[in-house]
Amino acid sequence: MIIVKNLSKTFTLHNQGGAVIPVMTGADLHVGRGECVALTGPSGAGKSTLMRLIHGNYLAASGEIRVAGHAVTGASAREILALRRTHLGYVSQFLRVIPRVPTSGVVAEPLLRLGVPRQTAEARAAELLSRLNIPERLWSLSPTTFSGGEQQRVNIARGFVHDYPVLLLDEPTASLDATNREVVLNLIEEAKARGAAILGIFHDEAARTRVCDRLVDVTGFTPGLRHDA
Ligand SMILES: Nc1ncnc2c1ncn2[C@@H]1O[C@H](COP(=O)(O)OP(=O)(O)OP(=O)(O)O)[C@@H](O)[C@H]1O
Repeated sequence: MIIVKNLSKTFTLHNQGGAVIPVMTGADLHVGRGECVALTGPSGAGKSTLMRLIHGNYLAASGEIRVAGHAVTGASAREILALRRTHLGYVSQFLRVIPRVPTSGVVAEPLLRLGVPRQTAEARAAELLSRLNIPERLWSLSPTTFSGGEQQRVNIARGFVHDYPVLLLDEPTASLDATNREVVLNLIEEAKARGAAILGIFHDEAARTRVCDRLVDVTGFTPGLRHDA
């Protein structure tokens, strides 16, 4: 479901004389249906960069990325957006929303964009918001003023509202209490059981051990840190 082959990434620092910084080389990765893989490695090794490459935010210097049979490398912006609508979910650490859209609308939006009837989309959003213990009195408010943990739970509800075949999770349990952490781990296990391929960054080691089938250390793809470099 996620295939990464011989991927390289460089950053060009335009404000520093156009210096070209290689940050990833020869990255290979495969995540199959129903599998959860964790990216590991020290800070700065390239975990977020690899996630952003797969999400189509960053352009690769060379190599190939395929998600659910669709090419990400070489895809147009329109193709990337279509892939994100239907196949590729992403739960980032921070919620980014349009001001004044109520929480229920923020969570239901991925389904509405797919043409799911409003009533069905809102019912599914309500189910997730309840599971994630967001009090009903907050559903009609914009999440912009919510606490960090509340915003993260809204983000998780939004990321799980559609049954994406592929999910990218960036520290999904980072600012959660034990009860909500358990809900998120259950959501991940349910997504795996329906066949989703999941790639994540989990600094929460116990969470990682429980839901992840394999670890991939990105140090193996970091120029200068590779064993063969
Ligand atoms: N937009 C950018 N421009 C230039 N360099 C960048 C950019 N984004 C990341 N880098 C560099 O790429 C390398 C990998 O960064 P990345 O954020 O992927 O690491 P990480 O493993 O996710 O770290 P952490 O665990 O601290 O989040 C770092 O050396 C970083 O400085």
